[in-house]
Amino acid sequence: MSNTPSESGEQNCIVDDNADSFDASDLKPIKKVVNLHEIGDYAWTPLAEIGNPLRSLEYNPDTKTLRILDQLLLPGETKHVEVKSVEDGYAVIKNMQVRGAPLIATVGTLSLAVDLNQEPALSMEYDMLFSYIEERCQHLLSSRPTAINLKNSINQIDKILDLDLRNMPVDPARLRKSIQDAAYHWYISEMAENDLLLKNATLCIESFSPSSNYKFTIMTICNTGSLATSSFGTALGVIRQLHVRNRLEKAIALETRPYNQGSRLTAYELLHDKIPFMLITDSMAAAAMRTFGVDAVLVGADQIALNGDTANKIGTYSLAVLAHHHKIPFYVVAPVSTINQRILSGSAIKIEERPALELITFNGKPSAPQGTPVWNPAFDVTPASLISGILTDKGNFLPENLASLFA
Ligand SMILES: CSC[C@@H](O)[C@@H](O)C(=O)COP(=O)(O)O
Repeated sequence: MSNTPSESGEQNCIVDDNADSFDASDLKPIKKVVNLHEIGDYAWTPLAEIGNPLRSLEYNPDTKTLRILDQLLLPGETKHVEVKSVEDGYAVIKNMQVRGAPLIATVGTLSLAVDLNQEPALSMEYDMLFSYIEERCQHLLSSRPTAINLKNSINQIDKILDLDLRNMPVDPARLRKSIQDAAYHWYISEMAENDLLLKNATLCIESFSPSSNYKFTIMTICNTGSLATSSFGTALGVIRQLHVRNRLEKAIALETRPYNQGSRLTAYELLHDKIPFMLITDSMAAAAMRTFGVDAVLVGADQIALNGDTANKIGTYSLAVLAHHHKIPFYVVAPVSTINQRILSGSAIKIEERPALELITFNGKPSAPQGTPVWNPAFDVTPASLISGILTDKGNFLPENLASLFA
């Protein structure tokens, strides 16, 4: 795989004077992206035409009923939980029965659609309903603050609230329907966006191939697949695509301590789809890079700042440092809905801290003495300087060019 720096793209970087920037003075990072128009002829079959992903949720737009697959019980048990209100939506997100930034947004937004189909919302007058929706949205936003997709989906709801306020006569039934339609639209749009994302990202990675039948070894962290989205996934979606295109040697999945999304969920998905892979602990990443000839590291994202700094599962930053040391390209694969247009750098990203119990217990049993002081951030921020490219549904970007998407 070629590691040569790219010439592509004009710099359109927003400078943040307050940025808590990574000292890149001695870094010569691999920076390289290729876009579809640079690739020429290619064959592409959407995954939706080939197979069914694991279903992280089921939503019926007629009855406004929502069920989620309880990810806390995987891989041992497959059980669905009904989400009947925003309160239920908040709970399944907060306690991580659903997780992954795109899925959090979809479940949160759909829980509002469900909520509006029953009391007390059904019999509210317009003003009261309006305030109720605003309050419910704020509540949802407090569930998992780093996953920006939820904020971006709630922004869509806010736009509808603004628009509806200008309509006369005020009509609570119309307002409810507009919000429910928007939530459903958010949900179904993800599949189309996901295909564009996977096409951009997979063909970009494939274009670095030294030969037309080269097979890639890809390292990844956390779970970024069907269980983190309502589609085929982001980084794991690319791995899935490479596999169906016969271009994957194997995936190397990190266990992802302390919540083990890699061992519980990614291993489950990869086995389900019969994709060749190997599970390692997070502490084995450097040794695995040295041993197995990793071609690229692909990760998802929970929030990307305009300068390309990226928050993702804790451990991602370490992986980027290791990738840099081993001269392995490091890509973020994420839909545009994971970008926070309002922040210039990663220093502005709010990092969620999880309860200590998640770190000092394993499978419900103590793994450290009770009372052990811990620090348990759910995410870290990888500086843009360590990122080779950000691959999205709207094209592939060098981190420093990401802001051009919104220019
Ligand atoms: C497509 S998922 C992208 C990210 O949300 C994923 O990498 C991740 O960090 C998930 O963290 P989680 O704490 O399991 O919600």
